[in-house]
Parts: sequence; C-alpha cells; structure tokens
Amino acid sequence: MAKKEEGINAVNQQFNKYEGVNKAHEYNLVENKTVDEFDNDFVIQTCDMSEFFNDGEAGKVAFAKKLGSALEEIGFAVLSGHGIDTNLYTKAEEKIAKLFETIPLEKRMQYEATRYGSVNQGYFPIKETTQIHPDLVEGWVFCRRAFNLPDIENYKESNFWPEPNYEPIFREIVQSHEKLILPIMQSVLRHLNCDPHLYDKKLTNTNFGFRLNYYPAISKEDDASGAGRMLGHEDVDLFTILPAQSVDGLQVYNRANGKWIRLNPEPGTIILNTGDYMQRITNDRLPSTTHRVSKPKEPRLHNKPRITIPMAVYLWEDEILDVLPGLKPVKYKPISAIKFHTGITSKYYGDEYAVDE
Ligand SMILES: O=C(O)CCC(=O)C(=O)O
Ligand SMILES: [Fe+2]
Repeated sequence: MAKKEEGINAVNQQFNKYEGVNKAHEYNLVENKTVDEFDNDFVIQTCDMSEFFNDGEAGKVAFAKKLGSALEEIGFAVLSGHGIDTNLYTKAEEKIAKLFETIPLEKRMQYEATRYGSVNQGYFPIKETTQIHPDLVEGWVFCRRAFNLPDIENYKESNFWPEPNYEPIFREIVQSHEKLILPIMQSVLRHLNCDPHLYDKKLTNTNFGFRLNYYPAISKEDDASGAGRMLGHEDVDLFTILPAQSVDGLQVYNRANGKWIRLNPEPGTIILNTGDYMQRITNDRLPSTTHRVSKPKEPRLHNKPRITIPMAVYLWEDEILDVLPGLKPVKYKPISAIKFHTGITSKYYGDEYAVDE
C-alpha cells in the first residue's frame, strides 16, 4: 500500500484489484490543474419527482424514462419536486457545524469508526477517512441502527451520538429520504424493463449509511500540500441521495470523454448518483460514476467550511447481488453484499477489512 501522502498524486488504477465491477477508466484521485480537463457543456439532467408522485401511471412512466436515461448516460441526476421540507437541511447544517466544531476531538474519538456488517460506522478524523489519501474532511457515518426507528430493538442513543438532541433531526431526514428509495428503484427497474417492484421488499427498512461530511476551512498549509477535499471515488452502494450543497467543489467524471463536470445544482434539489451495487446488478448498464470534491473555484470560499449529508442506500449484508433478469450476456456471478462491499472498501480501510462470506 502506498503511503497516504503519495495518494495526492495517485491514479485510481493503482487500486483496481479491489474493484467489484468493471472500471477501465483512469483518473487522478485529486484535481490536477495541469492535466485535468473540464466539460463545461454537459448538463446533468434535472428530473421532476412530482411526475412520479402526482401524475398517475403516465407520470411514473415519464419519470422513469428521464431518470433512467440520465443515470444510464452519466450516473448522476438532479431531483426536483421531491416533496422534502428543505428547512430540514438548513437545520441539519447548523447542527453539523456544532457537532464538529464544539464537541472535543477526544469525545468524537470515542465513536471512532469500526466495521459492523458491511459498513465502517462512526467518526473519521480529518485526513483519516481513507488510507490512500489524506482527505481534507471529517466524516461521521450513521447506519440504520443509529436511529430510533420502530424496527430497531433495544435502541440506545448514546451508543451512537455523543450528545442528546442530535439524533431526532437526522432521523427526520433519513425518514424523509427513505420515502424516495422505492420510487427511485422502481423507476430504474422500469427503465430496464424489469418488474418495477422487484426490489420493494429488499429495500423496505433496508440498511443505509447516512454520512455527515464536514470539510473545515482550508488552512494555508493544507492548501499547499495539494491534498483534495475528497479523493476521486465511486460510491459502494445502490445509489446515493445527496442534498445540494451551498459551497461548490463536487466534480463528476464523464467516462465518455475523460473530462470532469462541475456540479452545483440549485439549493433545495437533491443529487442522485448510482454506485457499485447498481452497476453490478445492472450488468454495467448503469455506471457507478466517479466523483470527487475539490477546493472551491473561488479562493475567498476557502475559509468557509463545507457540509454535506449523503445517504448511501445499501442492501443488508446477507442479501445476494445478482444481475437483474433479462440483462444479457451476464457478466457477473452472484455475490453476497458483505463480500462485495467489504472487498471493495478494503481499498480504503486495509486488506483485513474484507469479509469472505
Ligand atoms: O461532499 C460531497 O459533495 C460529496 C461527498 C461524497 O461523494 C461522499 O461522501 O461519498
Ligand atoms: Fe461519494
């Protein structure tokens, strides 16, 4: 394994042996001002979910067509008309700033991330979200069991949250996002001519990783080091629900031309992107699309923290990932979610992270 600082100049192909789906493209983990090219023309499609919710069968068909083709082409879409109260996002942002800025590091470290099932859950200090690059971000991952939900037995808030009064607002957010899971999956399946309800049961009360990302203001030293805010990666999930952020920096890789697309959608919208589980079960029809977080374009924004709350939608660890019916020729063997998930993420956490079940 290369030393972490070497990751600043690394390309993804150095880690290709960990991948669970085909990824032939090569990219720099961190923005490289001299060689990276930008695609300023590509427009990531906005898809209006109110069509799905309000316009009957015809609306569902129209939404599936738009969403499915956006995801098939680039693996990203922007969702409008999702019906979620966006004040929740504003409130969450304040809470997250408080969590990372006022709770002492010692206390945060009591919740340091450790694997439970497939997912590395808990707190990640700055520069330690992966072993392969010193990301300028702190993270905190909360899975389903971290929330006081009706299906969680013997729930104990202090096992997951360093202080009371954090869990309720985030529970409201994950419960609102859960309402989007079946509509999204049903639309994807419809687009692929599969039974739209094939995943309804698997995705009811499914596991997820709700991640708080706190990118602190960038110090002169960190700026000079050349490290990025989050290394180029593909999400290891079915799909990710990511409310639009107010500080720019998200870049999406276009495999068709090798250029990066800067993605800064309207506040109040939600970014949706497909991950490795989805690429696997769709036999490469829907790509797991590379993205990364660079410093804001305008240096004056370097002294502003950036906060994001992606929710990665997973299958429970004992589910089997199998190519969807009708997609031929079948490229991938069935594999358990835990083997698939931990095998890929051992690239970030060390070879011993992988579970062979
Ligand atoms: O912060 C962002 O905009 C994206 C974060 C991300 O890609 C992730 O946490 O997987
Ligand atoms: Fe991501």
